[in-house]
Amino acid sequence: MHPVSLRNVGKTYRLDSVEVPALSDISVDIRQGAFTVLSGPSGSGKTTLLNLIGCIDAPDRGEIVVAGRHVNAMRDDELSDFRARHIGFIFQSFNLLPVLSAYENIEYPLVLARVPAARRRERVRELLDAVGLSDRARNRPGQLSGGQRQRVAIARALATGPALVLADEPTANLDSHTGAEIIALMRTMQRERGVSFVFSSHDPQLHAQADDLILMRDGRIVATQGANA
Ligand SMILES: Nc1ncnc2c1ncn2[C@@H]1O[C@H](COP(=O)(O)OP(=O)(O)OP(=O)(O)O)[C@@H](O)[C@H]1O
Repeated sequence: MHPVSLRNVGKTYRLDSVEVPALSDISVDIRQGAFTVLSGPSGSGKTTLLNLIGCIDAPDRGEIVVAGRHVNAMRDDELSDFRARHIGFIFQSFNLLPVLSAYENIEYPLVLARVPAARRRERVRELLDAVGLSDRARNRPGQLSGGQRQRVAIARALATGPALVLADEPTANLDSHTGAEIIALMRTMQRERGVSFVFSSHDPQLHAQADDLILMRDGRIVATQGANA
């Protein structure tokens, strides 16, 4: 089973009376356990596509299946529950809660998922260790470097053990050396945990690492490389 399948998906934003077509007739399958990169010029629809796959936004047309579930048919409360259990998110601006420590940021999705305290402690320690930040557990995001913040974001995205992690330009705010370290870390997590990653990115370093590359232009998929080809 593919972790994500889209069939004839379309999305148009409406601003007052102006219609902005963002995605047209998108049909694609994301491979299980792969590193899939969405590439394309600014405005080509990458973020919109990630938001639809992540059930943050709904399509106007077409069908989206994530982890075997038809997400179009789900109610809002079902969707947020589904999202919390099955999908991890990593954003370019990290989106960590500034008043919480690294430890607490990683723990947060586990609290929302009502994981018992002892299990949370074990899980957060394991993840801090996996991303190399055991000695920074008490630091708040403002007391961490950009690369360290992105490591916290990766650990947080993996906290509930999702099958799918979505990342919007995860290396955009990092220098190339730190970006390469973050890509290597995500690669390790993907291999060790069998997680499927879908990224949007302009970063050639990330493109070079992709198992599957999906090239977008004007809201359409214009080419695929890798197993999707
Ligand atoms: N909330 C919104 N309301 C109206 N139009 C939007 C909205 N979000 C995106 N758009 C428009 O939809 C199109 C696709 O935007 P999207 O952000 O998905 O592109 P992108 O490929 O992620 O771009 P970038 O690489 O610059 O982040 C663009 O024309 C954009 O202006």
